[in-house]
Amino acid sequence: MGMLIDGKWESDDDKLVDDDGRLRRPDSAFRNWITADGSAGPTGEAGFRAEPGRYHLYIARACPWAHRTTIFRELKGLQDAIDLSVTHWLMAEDGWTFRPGPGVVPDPLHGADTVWQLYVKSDPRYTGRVTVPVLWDKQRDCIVSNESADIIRMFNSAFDGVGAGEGDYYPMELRGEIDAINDRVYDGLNNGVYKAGFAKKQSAYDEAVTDVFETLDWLEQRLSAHEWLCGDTLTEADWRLFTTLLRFDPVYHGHFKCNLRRLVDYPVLWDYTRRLFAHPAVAPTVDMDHIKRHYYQSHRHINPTGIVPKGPAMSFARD
Ligand SMILES: N[C@@H](CCC(=O)N[C@@H](CS)C(=O)NCC(=O)O)C(=O)O
Repeated sequence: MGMLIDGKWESDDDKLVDDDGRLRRPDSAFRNWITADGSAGPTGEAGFRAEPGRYHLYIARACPWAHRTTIFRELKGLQDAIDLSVTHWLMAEDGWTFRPGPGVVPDPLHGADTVWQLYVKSDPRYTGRVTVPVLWDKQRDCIVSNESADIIRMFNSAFDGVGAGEGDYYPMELRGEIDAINDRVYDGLNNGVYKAGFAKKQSAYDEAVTDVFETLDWLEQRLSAHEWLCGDTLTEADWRLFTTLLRFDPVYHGHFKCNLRRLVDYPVLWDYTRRLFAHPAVAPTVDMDHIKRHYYQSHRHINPTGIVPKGPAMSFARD
């Protein structure tokens, strides 16, 4: 891993873990919003009107946060309106790159070799982490946003007047409930598995892994009464949960030591995951090879040999 300091790339060790051994995930730096009329969104500047062909999305197939954005691009039929580049699965001393490999889609706009070059192009003095996803504005030649939670909300509604498909995954009447579920799922599970996996002290790991399984137990309970997290309506909250559940047994159970139970040991959650997996928006976005190789080969501090396990033998397809 590495980071940019005043526009210069520094391959450092992991600086995200505090003295108490706990992972601290920094806030995303680019928080502008694409809106239907180009007015400012909840954060950042105005001037990013929804126009087909104007924006480009950079993602890694391995990354659960980037994965949400590709699911929303499919859900809303934005594949032709917003082009996609896909990084190499390996995140090593240059961070995310576009080096050739199966499933890699290079940067057609600048021919960038690395994602950090995109950050410097947008902000030559940038200091901070270089993360995916990145949503790029071709017109202003800058990053609109590098926060997946915001990007999925833009995709959900900003392009509705210019050709996006049906569907509202953040309906007005459910927003309070969705936000509350997201908060709990983010802290206990989406980020919880990372807190467990990247902990450098036993106490930090113990705390995180306990939260992970308390959150899964709570979800199992909640979903036994309803089809989706908010009852009969499939929402953003389900999609944000899905990308973590998909990675749970193949990666988080082994690599991040979240091994009290497996996803398949939760009958309700397992069935729910497979129902979401069967949604037509999902198949084009999943690359399990990128997912497994990324985690096991990139995080050498927790898997020094870089060996990628063969298992688990499991199928998300419903019989
Ligand atoms: N809050 C961001 C987090 C994105 C994120 O942390 N992405 C990871 C990949 S899974 C990354 O690019 N990490 C690189 C780094 O921290 O150096 C979002 O949801 O968009």
